[in-house]
Order: sequence, then C-alpha cells, then structure tokens
Amino acid sequence: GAPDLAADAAALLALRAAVGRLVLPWNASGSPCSWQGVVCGSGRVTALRLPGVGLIGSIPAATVGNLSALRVLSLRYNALSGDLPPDLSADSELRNLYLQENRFSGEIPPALGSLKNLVRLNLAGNQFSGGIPPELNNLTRLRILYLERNRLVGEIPRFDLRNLAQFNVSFNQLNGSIPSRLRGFPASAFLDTALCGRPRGPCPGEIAPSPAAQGPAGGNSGGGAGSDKKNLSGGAIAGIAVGSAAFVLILLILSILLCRRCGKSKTRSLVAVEARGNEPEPVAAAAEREKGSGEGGSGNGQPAKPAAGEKKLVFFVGSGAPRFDLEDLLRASAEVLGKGTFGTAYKAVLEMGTTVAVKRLRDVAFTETEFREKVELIGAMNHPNLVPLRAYYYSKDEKLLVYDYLPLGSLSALLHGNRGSTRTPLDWETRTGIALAAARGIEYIHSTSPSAAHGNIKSSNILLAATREARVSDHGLALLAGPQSSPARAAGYRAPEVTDTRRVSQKADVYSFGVLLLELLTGKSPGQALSNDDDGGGVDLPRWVQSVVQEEWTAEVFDVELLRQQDAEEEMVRLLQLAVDCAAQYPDKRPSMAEVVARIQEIRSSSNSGDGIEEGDEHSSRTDAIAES
Ligand SMILES: Nc1ncnc2c1ncn2[C@@H]1O[C@H](COP(=O)(O)OP(=O)(O)OP(=O)(O)O)[C@@H](O)[C@H]1O
Repeated sequence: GAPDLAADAAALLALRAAVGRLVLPWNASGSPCSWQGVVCGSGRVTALRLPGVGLIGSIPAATVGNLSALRVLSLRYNALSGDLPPDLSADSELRNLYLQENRFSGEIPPALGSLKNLVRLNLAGNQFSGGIPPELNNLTRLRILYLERNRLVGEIPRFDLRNLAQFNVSFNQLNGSIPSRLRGFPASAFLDTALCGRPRGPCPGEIAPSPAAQGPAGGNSGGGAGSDKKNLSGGAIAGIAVGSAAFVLILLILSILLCRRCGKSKTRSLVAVEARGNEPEPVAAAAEREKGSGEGGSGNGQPAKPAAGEKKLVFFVGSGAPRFDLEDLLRASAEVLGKGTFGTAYKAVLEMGTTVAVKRLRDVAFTETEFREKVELIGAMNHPNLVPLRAYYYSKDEKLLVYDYLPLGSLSALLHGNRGSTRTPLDWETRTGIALAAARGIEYIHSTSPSAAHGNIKSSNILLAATREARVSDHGLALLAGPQSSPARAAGYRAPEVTDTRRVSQKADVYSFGVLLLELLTGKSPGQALSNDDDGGGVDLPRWVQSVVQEEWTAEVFDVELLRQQDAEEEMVRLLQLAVDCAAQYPDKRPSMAEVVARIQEIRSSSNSGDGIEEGDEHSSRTDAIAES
C-alpha cells in the first residue's frame, strides 16, 4: 500500500533487528514517533538520529531505504559496517546524511547522486574505497561534503557544486589536480593526499598556482614527466622578481602621494564643512551671533550644570577624556562620516590630537530646558559597551553631541563592506564577541528603567573600538527625535507591532537585536534581503531565515565566510535559535535582554569544550526546534 507510518514502523523494526537488537529499547506496540531517536512530521518518520548508541553490523535493504519521508538520517559514531544499503538513494527527501565514524566499506554508491535535496553529506572516518563518484555533482544543494579518512583513490571529479561551503578529502589516496571550484578551500581540506594545485603545490607542468590553472581536460597531471610546457630558467625568474618588486615599489610611492592629496582635500575644518553644507548655519557664525546678542539664558539653578543660554560645550563629569572648547572644535579638521536619521555625523581631529565624532542634530523640537534634561540623562549613562557621550552644545540654531570617535567603524561596514575582494573574513569568535558586547550595552540601557529602550538598534549603530570591542551608539537619541526623524527609522529592524516609531520599547529592541544577530549569522543586511537577493526576494530577514530553516536547510542560511570555519556549526545553530526567538512575532514571546546576554555567554563558553557526539546530537535537535517554532 501507500507508504504510511505503519510502513515506517516496520522499516525501523527491521533496522533494529539487523543492527540494534540490544541497544534500541523501542516498544514495538507503541507509536514509532515516541521511540528514541525518531522524529515524526505530518504522520511520517522524518528524522532518525541514533548517534553513538552502539549500532553494530550491516544495514540491509528495506530498512532506512523504506523511510520515504526521511529528511535527516544520523547514524554517526557507531560500528556499522559493510556496504551502504542499496536502496538508500530512494530516500529522496533526505537533507542531511551523517554516517561518519563507522566502519562502512565498499564503494560510495553513485546512486547517492540522486538524493537531489541533500545539503550535508558526511561519510568521514569510514573505510570507503574506490573513487569518488562523479554523480555527486548532481547534488546541487550540497553545502557540506566530508569524505576525509577513508580509502578513496583516484582523482576528485570535476565538481561544480556552487553551494559547497565545507569540504574535506584529507587522508585518502587521492591524486591528480584539484578541480578549480575546490581550490578556494584551505590546505587542511586536502591533507595527506597526492593532490596538486592550489592550495597545495603546483601540479607538474603548472608554472604557478593560479585559480585558472588546471590539469589537462579530464586528465591526470600527476605524472607530468612528458610535460612539454617550457619551464622558466632561474635567471628569468629572478629577473621577473626584481622587475615586479620595483614596479610594486613605484606604485606604492605613487599611491601614497596621491592619498596625501586626496586626504587633504577631504578633511576641512569643521567650520568649512558647516559653511559649505546646505544646512541652516555654520556653527561658528551661530556661536558668534549668540555671543554678540548678549541674550542671557535663565539658569536652571543647578551649579554642576551650565546655565541655559551659556554658549559653550558642556562636558559630562567623570569622563576622563581631554577637554576642549568650542573654538577648538570649530578649528578641527572635519570629515563627514554620514547622514543619519537625526542629522549629520562628522569626524573631527582637534589640533591637540584628540579625535571625536560630532553629531549635528537637526529637527529638535524641544525647548532648551527639555533638551538639556534629556541630554543629561544620556550623558549619565555609563557602560563599557556604550559609545560615551562626552559633551554637548546647545544654541537656538545648533545642537551638537560630541562622542568618542571609534576608529574601526561600524559593524555594518565590517559585515557588508568590501565583500568578495581582499577583505579579512569575520570569524566566529569576533562575531559572537560583537553580539555579546552589543547585547550587554542594550541590557544596560534596559536596566536603567523599565521603560528605557534604545529604539534604533541596527548594525550601523554598533561601533568598534580600537580593541575590536563593540559599543552601542546613538543611545537615547530616540528621546530627542523630532517628528520628521522617525519615519525613516531602519525598516528591516522594526518589530511588527511598532507603528509609531517614536514610541520605543524594550521588546522592540529585542526584536531589532534578533535581526542584528541574523545579520551576523547570514552576512546579509536586512535591506539587501528585502530587495535584490535571489534567496530573500520580498521577505524580511527573520521570515526568510524561518522559511529556509523549516526546510531543514539550516546550513544554507549561514554566511559562507562562517561555514569555511569548521567546528563552530553547533554554536551557530544555537545562536540562530536565539535570533529566531528574539525576532518572534509577538513581543511577549521574546526573551529579555538579560536572558539574551546569558544565552550568548553560554554559547560562547561551550565553543571550546565538549566532544563531537553530544554536541552534534544537540545540534540536530536544535535544528528541529527552530523548524518547529
Ligand atoms: N562615534 C563614532 N565613531 C566612529 N564612527 C561613527 C561614530 N558615530 C557614528 N559613526 C558613523 O558615522 C556614520 C553616520 O552615523 P549616524 O549615526 O549619523 O547615522 P546612522 O547610524 O547611519 O543612522 P542613525 O542616525 O539612524 O543612527 C555611520 O556610518 C556611523 O557608523
């Protein structure tokens, strides 16, 4: 009859009879969905996970091969032997196949190439022999292929797997040229093999390892004795080397000279920048006029604070940073950093050498007293993960906020800038460190009062100090926002319940932080995912991630840069779970920032401990949890 749960149960019992008679305490009269390691969905068995339980022997046909709704099969770390079951390829729903660390032998069945939905295939640490079947090239979704520590021989087929992000064939008897598509993987993917070409040594006949350099079509370049390509003589090589070194030197000198010039033209004094801009009035002029007019302000009575109307920079007590006056600031060479929601930000280098970031607020609708009160609140906030507000300036026409300048720029620039070229990938440690620091900063803001919130969490508001430690910027600015400033506020980060962007809430911050985590994990910016991305066309980042995860293609959401780094996947899935929790549709379902901080800490501390078995198992069930949530 048609495949159903009863058929699945029969297949599972046949598997137990063959390899798990003593170790699987399945109650044959109960529903298979309640059995250890079995997960059901829509009335069928969709996952079977029995890692490290002591399965022994060979898997016969009509067992796992009959589980036609199976998406995940994990039998790793057992003592399974013999050939893979001949009908395994019938499990066409399979996404993840983990059979590593067993004693499987024989050839890798070419029929595995018909598992069209396969995303992860791990056959490492077995005794597979023969060649790697070229049919695996049909697995267009494949992101992970681990074949290390087997007895595979021959060449690697000319794989053109565009989604492949993790790959390893180390410790096999492979030879020949590494196909060009795989040459971007690190040398650790090809250890102890006779393979040649980047990232290993050049193949015989190849002059220098280059991405385009390939062995002869389909051919073996392992025995290059008869190669008729000309080898360059030692003298010629030396000549080329000296020549190109000189050329590089000239280029370097030229670019330094050019840079000096362009640097000069870019940085002008803050006064000049202000005067040229199409904004209300130069700071200097405003300050001058104010001085001359002699309109005294009404003092607010507190001696620590300046009297209202006193036109000078007001520093916050306790900030150990050097002080300067408005004149210094106006004389500073300034550079526009960018236009934000609340106004324009400048980088200003003072003559005394101090560098600060100055935010020139537009559209402030408050009276002077209100403004000073609110800014004092912001200035009183003090936490290592907040960008400190050092000083402010208020006059009728100018409102300036002076912050520490953070030299490494924003997380947004770090994540999305310079992609594809010479950028240094952002590794897992760095990303989780940034996530934790940002979470602590937001948690601190929330701790100052039950209604306190940031209101504009996004990656361009997470800045990096010289130590690479992240700090949250723009805190409190939501308090100062005028009516025209609000609507533009970061659409991709806005919680669904937020209709009036001037009203901030802690739960909405948690949502935005969830989107920020997704950004860190996927490498996609929320704006980008909204528009021209193939995968994310027309959906927001949380919804896109949800839909991908539901399909058990969790690996497909992660930033390729992260997947290159092996061993962190378990933590990545846990952080993904946290991100999805934060971006829950209903505010009540979202965790508090304190909980978020605790969970990130836990994820980071588990990075360096534990062995593969337990963590991997946890990982699989987490994937499910995300899919079900
Ligand atoms: N203290 C600072 N140190 C270094 N760079 C900064 C600092 N403050 C802001 N920037 C950078 O200046 C640019 C403009 O910042 P600004 O805060 O004005 O706008 P935004 O972050 O893009 O938007 P929003 O106003 O909504 O926060 C951003 O690229 C930001 O990363």
